[in-house]
Amino acid sequence: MEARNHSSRTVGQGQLYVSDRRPVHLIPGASLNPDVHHRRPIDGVGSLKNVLLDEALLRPGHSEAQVEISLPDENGRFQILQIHTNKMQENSFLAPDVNLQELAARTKNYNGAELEGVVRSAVSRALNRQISLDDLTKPVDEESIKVTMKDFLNALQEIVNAFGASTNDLEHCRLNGMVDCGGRHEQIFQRIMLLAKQVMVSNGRQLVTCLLEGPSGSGKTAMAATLGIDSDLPYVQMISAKTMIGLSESSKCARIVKVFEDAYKLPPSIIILDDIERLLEYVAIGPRFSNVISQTLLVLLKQLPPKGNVLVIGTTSKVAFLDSVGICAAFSYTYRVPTLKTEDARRVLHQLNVFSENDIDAAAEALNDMPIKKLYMVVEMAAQGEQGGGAEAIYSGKEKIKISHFYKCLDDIV
Ligand SMILES: Nc1ncnc2c1ncn2[C@@H]1O[C@H](COP(=O)(O)OP(=O)(O)OP(=O)(O)O)[C@@H](O)[C@H]1O
Repeated sequence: MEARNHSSRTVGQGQLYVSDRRPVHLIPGASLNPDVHHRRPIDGVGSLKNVLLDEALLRPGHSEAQVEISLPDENGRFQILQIHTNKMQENSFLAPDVNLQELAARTKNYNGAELEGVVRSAVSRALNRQISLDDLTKPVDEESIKVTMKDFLNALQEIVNAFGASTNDLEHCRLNGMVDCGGRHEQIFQRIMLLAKQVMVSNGRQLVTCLLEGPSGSGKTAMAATLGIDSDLPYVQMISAKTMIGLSESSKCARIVKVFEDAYKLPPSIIILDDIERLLEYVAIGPRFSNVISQTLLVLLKQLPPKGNVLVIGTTSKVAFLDSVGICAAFSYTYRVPTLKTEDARRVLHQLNVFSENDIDAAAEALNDMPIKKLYMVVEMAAQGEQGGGAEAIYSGKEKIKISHFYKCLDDIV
């Protein structure tokens, strides 16, 4: 984006002034530099599109200053949403169920323009409800126009953020929500949360890397996604093999490098490298893997960001392989996400509330040493009942899973 010499606009609530001589480029990135030659105010937020500038525009001598604007944090998003809904609130167009704080939490990685888009989309949904397609001349009853929380949530599906993973993508990694899996899982979560805080407050350039390893289905991706959602770091990006199916090695490398470069521009940030062995195209026969992607990751995991702080969270269920190609050593911290022990399984079953009190201990005993994914699979299978179709009664609490049927399902799965 380019603010030409005679433009006069504002950046957020502050003012940015540019020289008469050369243009200033605005990029979604780090904070405003007050040392820019001051004269005329420019409106950054309105004109801020998610466009990364052509290198040619950034060459020395072309522009006098390059100003990078970071994505708003949760508080900033709340304020932006407030600004865009103020008038609606005053005129009672907002339904009482609209919770801007919740919306701010769900719009991680959204910039100001995208948040405005969400509000506009929600408003148009509310207006559409008032228009009768049978009689377009019918006057709209203004009193009954109400923008509801549902309108906002639907708008979030329509207006997706161009930078980083959306909260919806991250929520997709934990479709069952997050239940308490016991002290060992909690301890790992808290440790990485501390790393995220360290990245958030540190002033220097820091690359903090941690690897979550453990058996398949033990909840590594869900934990990494929850860290992305719950931490205060405004920019979260996820690199997973499922978004790169069919791409060549070089295209995959280019994508991975691009994510890191974007993260360097928007610090402090989190990059989740999900299922690293899948990213490396590992197969046990041979064994084979992509050395090009492996080398790319090694370089990125060891290189300090040019500025700001980045937290990289990797997940893998093939730690021995990653160790043999030197990727484990590139991570500063490694945590093992374990399977559930009997007491952890008991805790999870209590929360699911699908067994009678008398059967919980026996069911938990049978689930010892099982990854959470398998626990959910067996419980879901057993909840269907012997004849099928019983899940609704079980999950609504009207009935409980029969332990004998549960054992049969367990035999099928293990
Ligand atoms: N704490 C939790 N509460 C509820 N569900 C969970 C929890 N942790 C994980 N799950 C669920 O278990 C399933 C498997 O989790 P996840 O994909 O995170 O495992 P993983 O260790 O990354 O597996 P893989 O190594 O195969 O990728 C997912 O459906 C996820 O929603």
